[in-house]
Amino acid sequence: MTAQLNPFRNAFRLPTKQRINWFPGHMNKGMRQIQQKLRNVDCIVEIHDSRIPLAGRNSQFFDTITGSGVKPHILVLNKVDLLGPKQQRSVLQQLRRQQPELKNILFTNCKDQRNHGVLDILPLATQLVGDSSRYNRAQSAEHNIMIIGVPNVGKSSIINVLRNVHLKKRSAARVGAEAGVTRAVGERIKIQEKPAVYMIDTPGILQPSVTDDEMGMKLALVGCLPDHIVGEDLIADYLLYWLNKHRRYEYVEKLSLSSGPSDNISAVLAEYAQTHGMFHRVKQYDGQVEVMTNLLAAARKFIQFFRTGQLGSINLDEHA
Ligand SMILES: Nc1nc2c(ncn2[C@@H]2O[C@H](COP(=O)(O)OP(=O)(O)OP(=O)(O)O)[C@@H](O)[C@H]2O)c(=O)[nH]1
Repeated sequence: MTAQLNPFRNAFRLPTKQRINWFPGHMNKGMRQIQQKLRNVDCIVEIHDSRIPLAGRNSQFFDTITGSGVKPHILVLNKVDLLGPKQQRSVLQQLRRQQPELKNILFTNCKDQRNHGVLDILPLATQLVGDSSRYNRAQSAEHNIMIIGVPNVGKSSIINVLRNVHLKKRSAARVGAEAGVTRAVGERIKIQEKPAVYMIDTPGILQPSVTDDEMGMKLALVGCLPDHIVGEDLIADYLLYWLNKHRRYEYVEKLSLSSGPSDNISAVLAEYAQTHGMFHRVKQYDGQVEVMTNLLAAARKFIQFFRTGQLGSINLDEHA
C-alpha cells in the first residue's frame, strides 16, 4: 500500500447518545473485597494487556486501591504473543519514558508452551518481598501475592500456569474468553510449596469513570469488557479509525476490499459481507423476506482479525 496523506478522521468521539456502563456493580464490590484482603498481602502483581500498555492502567487508581505505592509492585504485560517482539521493545521504551517510576516490568505469554516470562514472576516477587524493609516477610513461612488488573487480561491464566508448573496441579482459577469471568476475590491459591507462596485472584476492575472515549474504546477492542456493552458496530468503527490513523492498511488485503482504504465502516463491512457470503433474511412489515448483508457478522469478523493478531502486531497506545 502506498503511503498517502491521511484522508481520514483525526479524532474519535462516541455518538452523543451512547451511554456505556463501564463500571458494573460487581466491580465496586470487588474493589472493597480487595481492600479488605490487603493487610496480609506482600506483593501486588498488576496484570495488563500488552497491546494497551497505558490505556486503562490508571496507576493512581490502582495505587489507591492496593497501596502498591508502598507494597512491592510488578507490572506484567500479558498476551505478548499478540504484540510481537519489535513492538515489545518499543512498549518498554515508551513505558520507561512515560512512567519512569515503574521499575519491575515483565512481558508474558500464557499460550506459549514455554510460558514465556510467566516463570519470572515468582523469583522477582520473592526478591522484592525480601528487599522490602516495610514488609519484610522474606523469612516468614509464607508469602501472599495479590493479582490485580482490568478484566480479561489473563490474571487467572497466569495463576493456573504457575500452579501447574510449580505444583503440577490442575487449574484452580476460572478462565474464559469473555470479560468478567472472575466475579469476586477468591480464596488463596497455593502455587509453590517451600517457601509456601499463595496467590489471590481478583475480579477485573476498571476505573469507576472512563471519561476518555478513546481509552474506553481501546479497552473494548482488546476485550476488557463484553462486546455487547459497547456494541460490535462501534468497536469495529474504532478499529477502522485507529488503523487508518496509524496508516496500518493490512486490513485492506485481509478484508479483500477492492477500492483500498476507507473511513466508512458501513461500506467496509458491507463489501466484506458481500464478498464472503454473509447475509441474513429480514422479514419486512408486509411479510416479504428480504436478504440483506449481515453487517454485524462482518463487524465480529473484523474485530476477531485484530484480536487474533491477523492485522499485524499492534500497540494501540503508540502515537500516530
Ligand atoms: N493470546 C493470548 N491469550 C491469553 C493469554 N493469557 C490469557 N489469554 C486468554 O485471555 C482470556 C482471558 O483470560 P483470563 O485468565 O480469564 O483473564 P482474567 O484477567 O482472569 O479475566 P477476568 O476474570 O474477566 O478478569 C482467555 O480466553 C485466555 O485464554 C496470552 O498470553 N495470550
